[in-house]
Amino acid sequence: MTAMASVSQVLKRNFSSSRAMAGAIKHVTVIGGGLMGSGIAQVSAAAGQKVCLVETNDKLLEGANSRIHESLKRVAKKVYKEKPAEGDKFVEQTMSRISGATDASEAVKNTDLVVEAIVENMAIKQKLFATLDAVAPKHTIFASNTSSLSITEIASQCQRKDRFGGLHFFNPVPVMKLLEVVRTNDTSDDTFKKMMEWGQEVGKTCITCKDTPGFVVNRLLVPMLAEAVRMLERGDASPRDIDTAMKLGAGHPMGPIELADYVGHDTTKFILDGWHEKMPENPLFNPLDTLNKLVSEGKLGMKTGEGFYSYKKK
Ligand SMILES: CC(=O)CC(=O)SCCNC(=O)CCNC(=O)[C@H](O)C(C)(C)COP(=O)(O)OP(=O)(O)OC[C@H]1O[C@@H](n2cnc3c(N)ncnc32)[C@H](O)[C@@H]1OP(=O)(O)O
Ligand SMILES: NC(=O)C1=CN([C@@H]2O[C@H](COP(=O)(O)OP(=O)(O)OC[C@H]3O[C@@H](n4cnc5c(N)ncnc54)[C@H](O)[C@@H]3O)[C@@H](O)[C@H]2O)C=CC1
Repeated sequence: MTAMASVSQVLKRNFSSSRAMAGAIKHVTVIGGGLMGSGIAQVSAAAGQKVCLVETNDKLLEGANSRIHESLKRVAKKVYKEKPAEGDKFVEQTMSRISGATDASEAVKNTDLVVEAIVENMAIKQKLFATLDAVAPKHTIFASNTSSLSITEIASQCQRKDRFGGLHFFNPVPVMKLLEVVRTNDTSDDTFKKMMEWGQEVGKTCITCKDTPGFVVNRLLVPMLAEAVRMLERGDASPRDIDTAMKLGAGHPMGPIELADYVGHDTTKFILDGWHEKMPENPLFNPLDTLNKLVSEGKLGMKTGEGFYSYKKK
């Protein structure tokens, strides 16, 4: 099966039929409309959920909306290839299920699930959830999309520790099939069941894991990305050759240098720095000079138009 065929298949499976919404969660609030939050809002709305997307200002909300719109058009082009009018309808109906807000406390007052996808910073996430805990309905489940932080710590300032878990999506959200459903020691059986049901409803294959650093995928993936950058720093091979090697020699859809650009160097730096601080004895998490330099220069990867490679239109 080609990479292209599998992308088409997953888009078809996730978006072509309007699946019945049997689960308890019908309204979701997504906080943060960046790379991940806009994707999470998109797949939720495409599955029939009512979605409120929260950003810090109207301009960022507009940006998130147009990213979702563009992505939905790509999905429609693939899934409704033979029926463009149905594709247009799918885009329009999905967009109509998404509303925007800049006040998170107001937005969560009538929601079943909050999925947080803001900056990878413990103190900021804790503060956000503590604020929302005081105003959200009792039944509302809180979840973080964190890449690397402890869900238990993020939840530590909330009362609803039994209604708190991790919902870790992968980039690009509309295409990647996996959702890691993270259960802490405090997550109740009922909350866990509802998170698993919701994940399946939004079209993902769910795996479950404990609340350990990087869960399953990132604990394996991030050290590999860091090793690829160290290889580059030693001058062992060029970025292109490292990427070609892993694509053709290990069957990865993207090489590690391309993938680091795709994930964003700010995110990878937050992950590595956080793990290094907690586990300084593990050399896999040592800081990377090259990454620090790219971040200080604002070259965060594909999202800013430049990282290891340039993505600027010539
Ligand atoms: C850091 C963390 O916490 C966790 C993480 O996310 S780690 C990162 C995980 N992600 C990965 O590892 C991604 C690895 N890369 C891939 O799987 C693939 O390269 C890819 C799916 C991203 C792109 O697939 P590709 O075949 O190489 O390239 P491309 O031709 O651009 O895309 C193929 C199709 O995918 C779909 N697609 C890709 N991105 C899309 C998006 N954002 N929205 C909608 N559709 C999209 C489209 O159907 C596209 O076809 P069109 O360009 O004709 O619209
Ligand atoms: N980039 C990736 O590949 C992946 C990232 N993640 C995780 O998802 C989270 C978000 O990452 P990205 O989407 O990449 O970041 P991003 O930088 O693209 O988006 C974050 C967005 O959150 C907004 N924001 C910040 N504080 C906010 C607040 N208090 N209220 C509302 N919005 C706020 C910002 O304006 C920004 O648009 C992080 O925890 C990250 O670790 C998880 C999986 C993959």
